[in-house]
Amino acid sequence: MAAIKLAEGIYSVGVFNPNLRLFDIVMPTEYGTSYNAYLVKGEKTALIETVHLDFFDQYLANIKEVTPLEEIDYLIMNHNEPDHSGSVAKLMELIPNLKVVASQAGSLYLKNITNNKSLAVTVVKDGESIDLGGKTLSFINAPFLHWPDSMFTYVPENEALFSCDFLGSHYCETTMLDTSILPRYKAAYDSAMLGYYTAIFGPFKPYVLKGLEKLKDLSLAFVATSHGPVLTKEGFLPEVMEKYRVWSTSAVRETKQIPLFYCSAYGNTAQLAEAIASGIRETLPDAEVACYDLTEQNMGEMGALLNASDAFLVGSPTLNRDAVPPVWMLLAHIDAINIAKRPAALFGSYGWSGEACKNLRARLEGLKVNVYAEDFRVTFVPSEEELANAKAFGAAFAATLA
Ligand SMILES: Cc1cc2nc3c(=O)[nH]c(=O)nc-3n(C[C@H](O)[C@H](O)[C@H](O)COP(=O)(O)O)c2cc1C
Repeated sequence: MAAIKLAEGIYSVGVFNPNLRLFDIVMPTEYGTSYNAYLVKGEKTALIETVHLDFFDQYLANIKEVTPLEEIDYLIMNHNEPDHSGSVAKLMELIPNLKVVASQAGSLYLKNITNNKSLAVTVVKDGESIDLGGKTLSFINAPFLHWPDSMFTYVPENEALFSCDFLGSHYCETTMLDTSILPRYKAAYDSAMLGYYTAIFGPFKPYVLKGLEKLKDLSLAFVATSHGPVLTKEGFLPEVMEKYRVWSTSAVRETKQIPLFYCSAYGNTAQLAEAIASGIRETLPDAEVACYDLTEQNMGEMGALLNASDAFLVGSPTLNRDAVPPVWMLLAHIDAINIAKRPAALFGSYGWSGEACKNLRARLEGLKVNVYAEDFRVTFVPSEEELANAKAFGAAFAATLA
């Protein structure tokens, strides 16, 4: 890859990784990715972000196509996740006088990322700017988009916004321009962009809306993100911003959603689930109450249902002194950032020691979920009386939600 001129005095100097199939251990990247970095040249020169350390040599070669290293004055770090900050220490060995610029939180993270406690970082606040001579770098705080340190950098002379991960995508487009994406690849881009939004910004919806609000009055010719193609005014930019707005605005729901998730080897916990559900339905007839056997379901979809619920219940038999793996897998999908105070209840059948509910409770309480005081447990096969009690348990739990 080579450097790409995006506008007068603005160059892309990042690198492509088209073969990446899994990002940060957890995110599938069907269309690869790019680690974007940019160079802004006025009388002085600023680099915007570095790249993943594995790609340092290519990054350096790209920069040198545009400018000699010794002419770079600033390194702007909009966000310090390792895929953007991984090469800071190495770059500073080559440019010792480089002025590193970050938010207050970013300045602290950078010291630990570079393991250089005396690293001098120029801290910029919301609304402050740096004059490069012919180009201005204006800084906009954008906390939790998607780390506490995040900020945007705006260059008014080009109406260019450097938004770091905001509006980005894991989609390797080697021209760096959204306008080069052929119509037949648009669906692929859309799915990559949605996947990226869901994984990175889904937990931070109120902050997404605040971020969009801050951009509302800016003239934007293009937004240079840190992954995927640059979004242009005539390309996908208006559409992607609108999608972020829609996806981040909570739908007003008429009915409560109360899913019950369970596993059951011999049908005992399953019977409890149905009985508890009938008790909930009796108390809250308008609520959407459905039982999901986790062994038959897509775990990602189950996690999404749980995260969108008004309250939820989890049932597991005890096998070998614990809840069973699919139930733990469900809890691994919890949106830990937004789940606090959500009402939940636990149930399950067991044979002799019955640890499942206790262990699940520990996990949920650790996430600050509001777990109903009692668990509903039976030994082995539930009797008619126990099923009636399960129904009453459901009704009592539902009464706390009314
Ligand atoms: C492999 C296996 C291990 C078990 N281990 C425990 C255990 O450690 N403690 C316990 O209380 N019950 C244990 N049980 C008993 C089950 O919890 C009990 O059969 C329960 O009713 C199963 O509920 P289900 O039909 O919903 O799966 C075990 C059962 C199996 C099959």
